[in-house]
Amino acid sequence: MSIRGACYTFGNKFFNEMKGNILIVDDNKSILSALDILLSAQYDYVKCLSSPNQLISELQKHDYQVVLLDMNFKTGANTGNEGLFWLREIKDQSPACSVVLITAYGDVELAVKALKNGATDFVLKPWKNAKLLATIQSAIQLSFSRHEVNHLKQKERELKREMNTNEKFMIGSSPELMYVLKMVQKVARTDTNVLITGENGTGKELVAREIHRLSKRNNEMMVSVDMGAITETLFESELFGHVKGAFTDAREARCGKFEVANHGTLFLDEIGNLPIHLQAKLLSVLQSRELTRIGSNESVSIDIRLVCATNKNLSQMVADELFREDLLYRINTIHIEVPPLRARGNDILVLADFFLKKYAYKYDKIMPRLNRQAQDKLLKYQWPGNIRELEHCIEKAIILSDRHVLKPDDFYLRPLAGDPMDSRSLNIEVMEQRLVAKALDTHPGNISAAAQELGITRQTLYKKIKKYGLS
Ligand SMILES: Nc1ncnc2c1ncn2[C@@H]1O[C@H](COP(=O)(O)OP(=O)(O)OP(=O)(O)O)[C@@H](O)[C@H]1O
Repeated sequence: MSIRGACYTFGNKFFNEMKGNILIVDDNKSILSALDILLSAQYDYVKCLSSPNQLISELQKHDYQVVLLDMNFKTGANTGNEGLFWLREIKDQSPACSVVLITAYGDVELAVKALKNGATDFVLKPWKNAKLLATIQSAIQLSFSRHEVNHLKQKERELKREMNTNEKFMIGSSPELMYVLKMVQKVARTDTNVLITGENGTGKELVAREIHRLSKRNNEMMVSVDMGAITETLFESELFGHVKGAFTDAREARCGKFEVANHGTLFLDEIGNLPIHLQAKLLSVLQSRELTRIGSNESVSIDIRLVCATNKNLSQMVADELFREDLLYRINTIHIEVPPLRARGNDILVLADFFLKKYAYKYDKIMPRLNRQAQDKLLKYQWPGNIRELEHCIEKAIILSDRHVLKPDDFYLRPLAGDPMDSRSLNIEVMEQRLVAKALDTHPGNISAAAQELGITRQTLYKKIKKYGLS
């Protein structure tokens, strides 16, 4: 008889095709041959052993879904201790294998003891064939399910390891970035909630990933949810999950992002885009650390580290009654501001170099270098789309240019509306007013950073704000 399952992998097609392999261990030869005839017709592979001595070596040779095990082997023995001993050995060797005991009438107490020790079921001698086949069928299904669960758990572990090792690292060495990374190192080991702010494309998500990577939760997942992309109707089911039949389309039960992130990190991106009436629902879960799936009345405890990000000024949104103050306090125990690329000085060239290497490799080209004028062009540009824009700009240059030295005309940088440097006015006061307004826009609510960028003191900046009626 051929054994189809000797090298199968459980999980999908082949496992679905399998009927199962059965090992029968009994010292009674007539029982063995009766079972062999009955079961060989139904299953892929049936092996009979008249003594348990080769049991473990047999399990090492083949995958069995079920072992049918007699409880007593020595003549006159009826304690079942031998059966219990071999049951433990089987569970040690093949934890997913189901053990069905063959017991004599009146051994019910022994059978119960065996069930407590990991047996799946028992059949009483003499058995009825239909009942025996039904018992074996359920035991096979249970064994397949255990294999499936083990396979999925292994896969999950691999995926988590893969995700955490394939992290992108933050490139740059400017004091501005170093300050951010120092903050990250300090907060990562704690479980405190972190709010990351900064313009689009500055690397907020990368900062969140770094916090997760350095945290003690790094064996688990960081789950990202784009709060700007989640529709209002799906908000609760996406975040908190639902039970089967909770609403028309809920054909299966589904766990929400909070549960998927359990014991790991939940990253709520674009938190400033969450409509105010949904903020209360989020706050309630964050406060109680418990959630209830839609359609269920059981609450589930959650243990997550929360990191949020936004490019909006949440304090201003609170003042405008667009964001709940209590939610803001809940999420911003630590606030990390990621500086825009234009404020990171030479990091522009370090990042440009990194992306030149990356895309030259990707498009199979020799890595070009930048001439002095091209470097100046990149350094002077304002980068409103920050690192994401720089990356796209370099990728485009690599694709379109065949030069070994890239010049300014290899980089198309969009003229910025309202850029003071593009102004046709040569009036110094008009220019100054625009520069001050731009610095205040770039660093909302941060007078020190705005003053530093303008190269003036805070006091001088306050005077200019007053003079030009800016706020
Ligand atoms: N310091 C860095 N080093 C290397 N790559 C970076 C760095 N910062 C950002 N990037 C890259 O720039 C892109 C944008 O980064 P990210 O998505 O983290 O920004 P973000 O601030 O979250 O953007 P958004 O506000 O649009 O969600 C990503 O491809 C990221 O890998």
